[in-house]
Amino acid sequence: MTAQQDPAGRIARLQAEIRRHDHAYYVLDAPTVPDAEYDRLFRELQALEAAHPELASADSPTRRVGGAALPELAAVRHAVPMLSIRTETDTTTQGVRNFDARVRNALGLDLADAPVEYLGELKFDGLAISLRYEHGALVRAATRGDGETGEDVTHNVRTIRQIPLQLTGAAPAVLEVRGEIYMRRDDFEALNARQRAAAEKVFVNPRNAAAGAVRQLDPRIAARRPLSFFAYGIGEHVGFALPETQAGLLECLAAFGVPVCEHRCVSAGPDGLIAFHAHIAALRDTLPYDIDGVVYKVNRADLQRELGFVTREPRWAVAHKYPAQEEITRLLAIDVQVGRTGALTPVARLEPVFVGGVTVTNATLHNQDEIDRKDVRIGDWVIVRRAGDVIPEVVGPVLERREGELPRYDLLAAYPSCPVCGSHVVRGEDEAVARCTGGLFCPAQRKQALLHFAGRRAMDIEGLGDKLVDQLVDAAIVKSPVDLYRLGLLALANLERMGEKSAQNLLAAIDKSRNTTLARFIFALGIRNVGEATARDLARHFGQLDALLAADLEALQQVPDVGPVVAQCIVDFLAEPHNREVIEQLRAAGVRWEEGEPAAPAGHLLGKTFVLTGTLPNLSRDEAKALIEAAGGKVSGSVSKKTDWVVAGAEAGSKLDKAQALGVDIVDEEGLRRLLEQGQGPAMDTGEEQA
Ligand SMILES: NC(=O)c1ccc[n+]([C@@H]2O[C@H](COP(=O)([O-])OP(=O)(O)OC[C@H]3O[C@@H](n4cnc5c(N)ncnc54)[C@H](O)[C@@H]3O)[C@@H](O)[C@H]2O)c1
Ligand SMILES: [Zn+2]
Repeated sequence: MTAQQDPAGRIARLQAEIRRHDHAYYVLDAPTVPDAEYDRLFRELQALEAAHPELASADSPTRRVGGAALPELAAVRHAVPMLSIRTETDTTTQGVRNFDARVRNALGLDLADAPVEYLGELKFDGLAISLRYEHGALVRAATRGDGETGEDVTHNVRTIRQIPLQLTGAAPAVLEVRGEIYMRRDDFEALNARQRAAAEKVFVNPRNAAAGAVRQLDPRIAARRPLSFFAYGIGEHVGFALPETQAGLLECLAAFGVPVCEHRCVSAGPDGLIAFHAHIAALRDTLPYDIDGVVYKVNRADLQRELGFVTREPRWAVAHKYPAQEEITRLLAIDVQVGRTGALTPVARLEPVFVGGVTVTNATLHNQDEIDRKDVRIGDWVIVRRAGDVIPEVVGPVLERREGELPRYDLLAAYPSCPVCGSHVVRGEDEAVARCTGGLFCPAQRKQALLHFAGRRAMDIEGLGDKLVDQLVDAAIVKSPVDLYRLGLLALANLERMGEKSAQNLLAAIDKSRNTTLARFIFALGIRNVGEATARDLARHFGQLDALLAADLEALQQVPDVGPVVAQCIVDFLAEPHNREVIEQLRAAGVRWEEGEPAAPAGHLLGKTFVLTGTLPNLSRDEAKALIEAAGGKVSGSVSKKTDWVVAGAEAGSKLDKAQALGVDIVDEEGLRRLLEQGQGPAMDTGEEQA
């Protein structure tokens, strides 16, 4: 049945749903739908109740402020209630005029009277707080709660540096400062980055992160959450000379040393407010914190008193909102973008949705871990957030709207090969990111690969920098490094800012780079995790490129300093036929070096694997490692059955436990020295073949 056929039923369902959302939002600080969706339900209920006054119950959520208090926090009764603010539903400029008309009407003014003076302020998206100062000292901080009774959160609020524990100047006997605790967007991003790194819960938006922090039981947790504060009003006061206007009140609060936002405007009549709304709209993305609108207030305190309030909101103030920064929409598919370094970033393809002032069709999902953590699945209804200049993001699914069973998303299964170049995609064991392995070949990585290839420490092609690479790639003159060696004057002649002289210089530099070393060549390939030093080790160890090309995981790990992760990266790179092709083409194009003899296997500990753990009495980690490698041994980061010895020092941790569990031999520094000395003749105990 529709709302028209059964308004009572619809009202009951809306009330129940809104109560559920109120609980999630106000009590748990974990809303399950975006504010915009909540506001739609709320407005529908308001309209139905207005049309059917006989059905509007006194306990409807439309008549109440906020939510219940947490029982773990002590209750604080507000001597002056903390109210909500009416939201102007007409978001055109007409809304402002309607407000002005209501105010003038209530004050009994007519056209002949002077315009009413208003103050425009920002509507901060945080959590309302009442700070009680007695003789200048902060004695209590309380949340709004249901408006009459809030929660005592003094222990947490004391940890917020922006909130003074002591007011400056001559303070009144009692002054309750009211305002908003919020979290800056950059602080929020940093907090979430820390949470992600620690594999802990990620917050959906700054408001909920701030509210959750303030309503913590443990002040140490609150202290680690970066919170900020703006004052915008007062509650109870004793011995305080009340300023005549709202603007004067803000100045007075600022003089007490309390943070007050600089963005505000005084306007005679509504016109200035309309301009203020537009001005702040243009500024909104650049503000360091979230706002959901602006607030217009009657400026004169005596007129505010005269106007008073209705149920849950003052008659002298109204909120004029901006487009929501969070909206709900459908996740249609997940595409991937391949970045300059080959990283595959999953991107949500969305049913177009208007959010943060623009229509959004794509939003980032970061990586597979993030998708798992949020449990986002294709077909879900999701919350999309676009705030400030940050790229739109999928905050999470609206689980209560999931229809039936949807399969979990698996990026590697969806993209076994790169959507740009078709090379295979791998994801390292401890890595969040999946990558295309077609480094030399992949168009998405082309510019990066070429720049690296031409770099001073690689092929050292003088003059081939950022801008030129951009030009060459954009004009499709150069696709892979091989194309560099096929360049002629003709191709370069069409490039902007490229005279004949510089073209000749470039060609000469490219030609010169043909004569190189194996180490430079290996480094130039841009294999992930193969830096200059590793390239040198590889060149020294294998001596010849073909030996490197033929090496398997095991053989690669014989190279000093090459562990399983680096070895795997090399194997992945060489397993991609596209990369091998480019290497062959480069050789065919005349890139050459002097091939050497493979380094003779050396040292009596050849093929032996060590793991170091704890602090040794005399040797540093690096020293111990160097000694082991000099004797032909290898040092690995983790203990496995293949480990020959674990060298344990003081405060050895889980590696020692694991060694014991696997029955791996354990030695101390002294034992290590004995092992190292075994190869050196006379001092040995089992030295027969040495003789
Ligand atoms: N997503 C959900 O499930 C859910 C549930 C409940 C409520 N909500 C959201 O909460 C809001 C409604 O709650 P509300 O009753 O607190 O109203 P409100 O947040 O829209 O307005 C009142 C509040 O505005 C704040 N404020 C910010 N700047 C101010 C200023 N300059 N002057 C005065 N006050 C200022 C104060 O904290 C005040 O309590 C809506 O935005 C709604 O979408 C969302
Ligand atoms: Zn690719």
